[in-house]
Amino acid sequence: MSQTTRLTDGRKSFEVKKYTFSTEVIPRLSCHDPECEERIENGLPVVIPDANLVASARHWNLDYLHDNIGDGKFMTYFSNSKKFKYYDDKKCPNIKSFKKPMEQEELTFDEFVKKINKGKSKGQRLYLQQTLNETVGKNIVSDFLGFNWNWVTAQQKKNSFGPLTNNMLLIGQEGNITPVHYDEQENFFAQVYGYKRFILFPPEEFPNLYPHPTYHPCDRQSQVDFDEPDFEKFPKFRNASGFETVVGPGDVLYIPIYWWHQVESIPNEGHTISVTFWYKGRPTPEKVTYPLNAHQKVAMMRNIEKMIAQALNNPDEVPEFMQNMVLGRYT
Ligand SMILES: C[C@@H](CC(=O)O)C(=O)C(=O)O
Ligand SMILES: [Zn+2]
Repeated sequence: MSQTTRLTDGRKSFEVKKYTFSTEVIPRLSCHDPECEERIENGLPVVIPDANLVASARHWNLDYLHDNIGDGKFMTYFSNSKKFKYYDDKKCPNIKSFKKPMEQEELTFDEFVKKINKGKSKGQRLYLQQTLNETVGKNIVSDFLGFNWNWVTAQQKKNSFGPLTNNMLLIGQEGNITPVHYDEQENFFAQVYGYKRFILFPPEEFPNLYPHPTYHPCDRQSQVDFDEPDFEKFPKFRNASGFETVVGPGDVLYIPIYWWHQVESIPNEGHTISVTFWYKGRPTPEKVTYPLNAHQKVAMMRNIEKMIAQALNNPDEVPEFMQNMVLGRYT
């Protein structure tokens, strides 16, 4: 087995795979600690063990969800490896050679549980990722209403986050990995059951993580495979340096907008249940202050790429256009 390192969630310690980059530990601070508030205000990640955000779901496990979640459909991803690299179906036509890294299918919860057991035999992994909606049973509705909305809504207001867009239920098998990517939303990530390793990188690390182009199905996802990094193709990945932690039941991790994250359901620690609280970002400031910060520059790069792709009206022309514009001219 490759080299390992030890990580803790503040209660248990875990042996996890050691990657090529260095990391610092993400601070774990009480929601009553002014420094915790400061970190959220300054767009810095923090683990909050006592927000009780999803305390009303502390009894959730597969059996309870199976008996109470109702007969709605749940988007489920299937992968023949441990990786579940997200892709946007709508962008697949832009890259003719694109091979989907995983399959997806909408299942009832009963079908999901049955397939998990069957999948084990076929070496296939499953990852349920579904926005909680009105199809859930009344007990789940009551648990949902029991979330600590006072705390999380107070955070939304005092940090001028935009509207809540989505509470996604995530149920993963032990060892499942969501490869490193960034989202364009603020996220209070609530861990309900089991243990997840989070590796985070600030937006400043964009040059070291080589995201796919914006018109690619894997927009926002890094091209670098942490297990076998291609340092020829992605030389700056050698400079990558991040933060990491393990979240356990009851923990909330604040993942600031544009921060890269890789998420791993810790091997041999059973399945994981999580709920996300995604919020639109802060409104663009009336008066732009300089120098621009890293995430403003990422937003700029995204807008420029989108504009060029739209103007050329042919994804195949974008690489040469961008290379002609930059290579040998901006050194
Ligand atoms: C889906 C989740 C990753 C995971 O929990 O596997 C994530 O990327 C996020 O909450 O932004
Ligand atoms: Zn994400």
